[in-house]
Amino acid sequence: MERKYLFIVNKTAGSGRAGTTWPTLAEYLNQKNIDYLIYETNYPGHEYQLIQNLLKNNTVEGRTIVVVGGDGTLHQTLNGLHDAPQHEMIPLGYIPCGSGNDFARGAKIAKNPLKALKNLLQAKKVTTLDVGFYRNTLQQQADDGSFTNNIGIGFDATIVDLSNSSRLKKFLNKYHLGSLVYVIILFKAYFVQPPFPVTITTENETHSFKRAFLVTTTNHPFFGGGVSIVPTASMTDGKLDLVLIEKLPAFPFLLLFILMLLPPHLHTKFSCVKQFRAEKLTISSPTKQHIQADGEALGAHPVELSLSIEKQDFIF
Ligand SMILES: Nc1ncnc2c1ncn2[C@@H]1O[C@H](COP(=O)(O)OP(=O)(O)OP(=O)(O)O)[C@@H](O)[C@H]1O
Repeated sequence: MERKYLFIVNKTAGSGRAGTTWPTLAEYLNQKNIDYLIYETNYPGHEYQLIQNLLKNNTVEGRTIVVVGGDGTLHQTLNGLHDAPQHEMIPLGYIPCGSGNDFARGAKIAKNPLKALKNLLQAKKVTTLDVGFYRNTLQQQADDGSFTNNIGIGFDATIVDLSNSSRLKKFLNKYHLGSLVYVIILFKAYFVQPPFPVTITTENETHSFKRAFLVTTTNHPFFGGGVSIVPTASMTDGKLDLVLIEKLPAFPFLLLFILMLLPPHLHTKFSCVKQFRAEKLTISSPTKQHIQADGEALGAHPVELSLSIEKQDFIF
């Protein structure tokens, strides 16, 4: 039986790349007489609401949901799916059109959107992968959700916060130059983010650190648009990988960052970089910290994050 599809398209993803790519994908779908519906997102977080409504009125029934956008679009869609009572492991497809595309790297989905679509249409089986689950219990109203890539407090979350509020980014986005501003934000975040105390607990151990700077838990090797933060992380091992980097002076931090970017990724050998691999983790800090998940801002507050693994079916 021919598969049917429901496309969630964020045309603004990748500084508009998804919008310019969609007509090519639609043309291919029409050529191949594929049965599909398309829903475009109109504002940040719209994917979440869309999915919830489409599930409620049974529009999704019998269709594979395919996300066209970046990691944030996938994140919002996955969370819309998970927060609906009847999600029942509906498989997700993903066509990478964002600026970072870390999930596509981690899951080895073709970078070229048309190639990724062709592979998806030909896929014979679903692939079950780990996704992370977080619960922040320190907030008045406990906040929870899923992440495909990573969840972080400290430096990376400050970068997300600064880039969301950056007027320069919004201006450059109009000219498809949004990613240029990331370099400026990276430098700014280094000076804005102070060191903070944090306690990490796994099934077997508890460790406290006084001067954490970046605390990121990842589901696969990549974060921040291709930075191989934990080269050995896997989306099928049922485990999460936490990396903690302590605050360093600017020059050593820059060197460490360069090591992170370049193979063989020797940053993990330094004593200021701590690693934990576990099925369950908690991260607590009494200080107010920005939190990011898959590049989406989750606000700023004291942290008591419980992390675990769930499974999600994908088609690609
Ligand atoms: N029409 C829209 N206008 C503005 N934002 C939108 C729209 N539709 C979806 N979004 C939001 O865009 C955000 C970023 O999407 P995504 O991460 O997929 O793209 P990206 O290009 O990787 O993003 P970024 O430029 O932030 O790296 C998500 O939070 C999503 O909810």
